[in-house]
Amino acid sequence: MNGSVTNGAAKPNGVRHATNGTHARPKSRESADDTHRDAPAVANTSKRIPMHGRKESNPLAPPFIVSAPGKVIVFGEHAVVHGKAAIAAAISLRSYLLVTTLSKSKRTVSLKFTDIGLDHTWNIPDLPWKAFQHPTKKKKYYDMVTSLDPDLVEAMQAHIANVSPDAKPEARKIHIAAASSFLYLFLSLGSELSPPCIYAMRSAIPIAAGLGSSASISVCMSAALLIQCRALSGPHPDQISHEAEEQLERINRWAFVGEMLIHGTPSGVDNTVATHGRAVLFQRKDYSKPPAVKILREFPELPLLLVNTRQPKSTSAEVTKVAALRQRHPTVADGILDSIDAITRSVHEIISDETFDPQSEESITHLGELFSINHALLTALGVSHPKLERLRYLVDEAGVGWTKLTGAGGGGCAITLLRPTPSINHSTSSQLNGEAAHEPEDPMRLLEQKLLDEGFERYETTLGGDGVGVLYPAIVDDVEIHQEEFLTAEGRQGIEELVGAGRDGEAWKYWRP
Ligand SMILES: Nc1ncnc2c1ncn2[C@@H]1O[C@H](COP(=O)(O)OP(=O)(O)OP(=O)(O)O)[C@@H](O)[C@H]1O
Ligand SMILES: C[C@@](O)(CCO)CC(=O)[O-]
Repeated sequence: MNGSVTNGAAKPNGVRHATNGTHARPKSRESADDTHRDAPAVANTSKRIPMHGRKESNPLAPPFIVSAPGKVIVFGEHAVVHGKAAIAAAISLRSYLLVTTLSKSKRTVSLKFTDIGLDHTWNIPDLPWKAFQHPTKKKKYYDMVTSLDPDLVEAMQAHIANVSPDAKPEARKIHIAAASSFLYLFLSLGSELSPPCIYAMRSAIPIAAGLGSSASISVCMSAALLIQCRALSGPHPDQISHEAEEQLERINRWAFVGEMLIHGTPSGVDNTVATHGRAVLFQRKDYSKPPAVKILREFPELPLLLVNTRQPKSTSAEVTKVAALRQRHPTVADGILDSIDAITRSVHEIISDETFDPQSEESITHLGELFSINHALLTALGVSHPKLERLRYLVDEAGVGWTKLTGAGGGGCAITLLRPTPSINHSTSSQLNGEAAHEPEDPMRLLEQKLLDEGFERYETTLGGDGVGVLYPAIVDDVEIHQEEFLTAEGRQGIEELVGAGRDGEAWKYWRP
């Protein structure tokens, strides 16, 4: 197959990770816990040291990691914000949150979100606990919170105001979004007696590219804080289905709250797929009620190409744009949203049919046409971008498949459903250079080169893998994962190798209803 996205449900170990053990690791073994500051420095070595006989962290609260996937919206973005259906699938690019408990003498909570350059510490006793714990405001861990409490958001502001005061405005916006999301969840789920901790975040998901980075980090934060307040059971392999389902729903509800802090009025589809994994058919008609969610466990192995225009965008800005269009032209905009809904429903019907064959030219062409129509409708809503149009043009010209933007648009990523057999487009490549007698070149290879030349970035990923996962304690191959190593691991491969990503059934555990 020439595509770069395959279905993780069919290939559970589809996440790629380095197999050779030669990747050099940082040498620092300094513990985050100041009780260990006096421990003898470990000699200069690039090898990881087994845990046997060494006490590196508090055995009652060992460091642990939670992880959650990003997503692609296959059909229905934007329409889903307005009560229509969407189909989204988990991708194998994931975020990881390492939680390290400090000694009790410290009364601080720190965020080290190095991908975005955020490093901030609050004093736990100084935080606005009174506002969040007030009997009229206090939420239980099992509550369904469907909107932010403006009084609580206001009570946080003094503590958000001192986040990265010297950062450039664009970077500061990103820091404040992530810090607000964490702080609201911390204040809602924690208490003045919460343990002092460092929350270190790393993610392989590009930020603001339409791949659900904010939902993925919100799921990680929600799961970690719920674990810490002992509101979750499992995950364990023999957990009964409805119990596993309940834990996932708990995580999902608070992740939605985190998402609201980052981009205003999310539909909830991103955090739902980041929590549950696989693929979902999602619809939220009434924001005061839970959405209708159908987990699509048998999501077909679609041959997809995932490309980032590298044009940054803001989800909230794109969502606001569509809401404004709908206000100005209600009948026209609603017609477009209804058409997108019809596409999503028709796709769900097609892929649920037993006779659907993702290898068949006819089935893929039918689906592909719906990709193109959905993209055109999104363009009509005003959420495309010249770079997305250029990307679509290059793919059309190569004749390898059908393209649509994915996520909020305004830049970010596009997905192409690849033809089983690409059609040779004779208006391109060697013929244009008068070299028609030669063998036609592989159109996929030519396209890849063009994408590279024009600054687009292509991702290798699988579709439909696991949702939120836990590595408790943060030990892989008998070695505790160190905060310093985690924060400095290089790129996606470095992080995945360090945390043992994809080695399911060994250390990582998932709720699998
Ligand atoms: N690795 C990360 N570390 C810390 N914060 C992050 C990270 N990735 C994303 N974020 C937070 O999420 C925000 C990006 O959210 P946004 O909704 O704009 O993009 P997205 O979720 O990637 O795209 P989409 O919602 O279209 O799928 C950032 O501003 C930042 O606050
Ligand atoms: C644009 C949107 O539909 C998808 C963002 O990934 C917004 C949302 O559903 O929250």
